[in-house]
Amino acid sequence: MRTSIATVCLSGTLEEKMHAAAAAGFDGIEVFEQDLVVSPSAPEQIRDLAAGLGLGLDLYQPFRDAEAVRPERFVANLKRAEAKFRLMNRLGTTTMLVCSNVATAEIDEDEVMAGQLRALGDLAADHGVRLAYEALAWGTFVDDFEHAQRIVDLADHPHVGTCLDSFHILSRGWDPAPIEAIAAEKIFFVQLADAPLLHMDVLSWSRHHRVFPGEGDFDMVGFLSHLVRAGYDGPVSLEIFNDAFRQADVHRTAVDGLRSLRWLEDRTRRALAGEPARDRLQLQPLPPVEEPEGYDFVEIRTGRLGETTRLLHQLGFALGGHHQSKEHVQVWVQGPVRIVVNNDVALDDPTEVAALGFEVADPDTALERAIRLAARPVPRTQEPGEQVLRGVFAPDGTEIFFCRRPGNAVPAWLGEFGADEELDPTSLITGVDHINMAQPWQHYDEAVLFYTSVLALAAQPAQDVPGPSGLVRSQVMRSSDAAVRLPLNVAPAAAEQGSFVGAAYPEHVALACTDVVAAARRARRRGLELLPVPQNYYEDLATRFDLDEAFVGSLQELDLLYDRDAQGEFLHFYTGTLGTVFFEVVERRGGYAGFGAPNAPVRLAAQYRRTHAQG
Ligand SMILES: O=C(O)c1ccc(O)c(O)c1
Ligand SMILES: [Mg+2]
Repeated sequence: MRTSIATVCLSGTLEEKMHAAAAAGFDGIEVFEQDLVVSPSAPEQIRDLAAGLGLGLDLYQPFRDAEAVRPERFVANLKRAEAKFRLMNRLGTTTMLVCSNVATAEIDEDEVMAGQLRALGDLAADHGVRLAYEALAWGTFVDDFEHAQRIVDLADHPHVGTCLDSFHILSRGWDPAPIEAIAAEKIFFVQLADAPLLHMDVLSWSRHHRVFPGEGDFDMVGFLSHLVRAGYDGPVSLEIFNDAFRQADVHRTAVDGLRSLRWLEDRTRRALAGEPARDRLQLQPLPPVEEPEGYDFVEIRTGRLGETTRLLHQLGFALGGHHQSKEHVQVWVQGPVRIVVNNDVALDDPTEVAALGFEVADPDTALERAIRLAARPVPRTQEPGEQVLRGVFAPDGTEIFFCRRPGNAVPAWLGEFGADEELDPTSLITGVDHINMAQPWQHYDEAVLFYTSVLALAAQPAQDVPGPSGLVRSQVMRSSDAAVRLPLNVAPAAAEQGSFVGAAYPEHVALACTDVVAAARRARRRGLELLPVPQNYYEDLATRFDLDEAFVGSLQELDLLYDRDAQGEFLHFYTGTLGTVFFEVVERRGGYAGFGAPNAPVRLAAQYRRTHAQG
């Protein structure tokens, strides 16, 4: 598949965008006129730079408001177009995007529009240029791709074809299946954009909220499948207008974009397996990935060893041992949960979740796939005889390791700590329920795609949680059997209220148990101060769920929070925060599948009070 990316997706200068696109591995770019206009480089220099980088200039865009106009205006449009064609000749670009008229359309007649496109096509042909007509979702008379196609068919000109943009089609809810009926040679260009489902006007949605395939809610696999079935074999280009991407590091965004296309190619290829082959795009496969079956370990890196291990003890963990060759590393164990504590940092370095080990069927293949998806491998050293751990960096820098599932035994690496070889089946804590990871706002979408593509987790619908420092966007990534749940949070960026958010937003490890009351009592006995929950919460809870007084009293006594849905109940408590990490202990009753979202604002408010002197 020929991969391309519109320069509008990326931050920086046109030259920086081109370098980043080439370095990420794209075959070509769409040159956005605005990027060229503001560049001091002459079109010939851009052409040479592209050639030197091995980058095709696949499209020049946009040409606006060409058709459905009165004759006198059309004369001016032809003149305007001719100047662009000359410019494109200097650039060496042969396809120009013409988007449906949004500003000057006055004649709502397909014949007129087709005639004007035909005349434009004649002029384009004189300059060796082809026109790709695109229906903008908010076009005055042409806002759907089938209508655009009828006009292109009426124009019946070899230099006039269609540009299909997934956003304009899927945002309006048009059925994309008729794409299959379009003659492949009439599809001149394809643009892909995903987006979260939002209820807003389509223009603002398009200009601010597009994301790379796999980062939103559209069925991109279905969309690309239609193109394959149509026999399309041209460039597949990313065209993402996104406020965060415009501010993010250009290289990261380019890599994120290419990852989205590699993932989409692989997924589409799999979706089409079994259909009669007509894959002129030549979709490339990735090494397969199975969903993770669970957490092998969580690594906490901390300069505050004493406080961290005290907290672990209060939660019921016991020291499993010290690593035989890594002097500053120890492991704490409770039943099937293993927490590696890495003290190889300075005292005032932040305490953080540094690494997560996921149990996968085939760690070698998982690593190979992650590297093909442009993830950066974690460099690691081990002594002879020690286990080799395979891992890559997640977008936020967390190390993600692929670990072999040990079955019912303990993993082999525990031997390096001299830890017991048998699981304790009687432990109160029965597993990792979920791990909540904070994401820098500008890399949030990248994180969603990373966990989707590298670990085969699926994104659940996003939610906003109100907190004293702002709204926290939260989206759960999970495996289909929920053995792995990974809520991603994007924290408010600024810290106008003081030091609460600041550089870091707390992440947490939630532990599953079958008796949260016993776990809370044990923690208290061992000196843990649970995150305090206000009286007002319990009064509200009692009326919200019609709970009896004695039950609410028992929750309040232990600072337990409660939630309920049609499937079951959820009881949980939080510890205080160490650096950027705190713990939660949860008990799920019945089939409750949520995370106590209604209680998250209570937690955020309590944490905020704790870190603010006035209380
Ligand atoms: O928002 C726009 O104007 C615009 C321009 C060109 C495109 O290809 C597009 O999809 C949208
Ligand atoms: Mg477009």
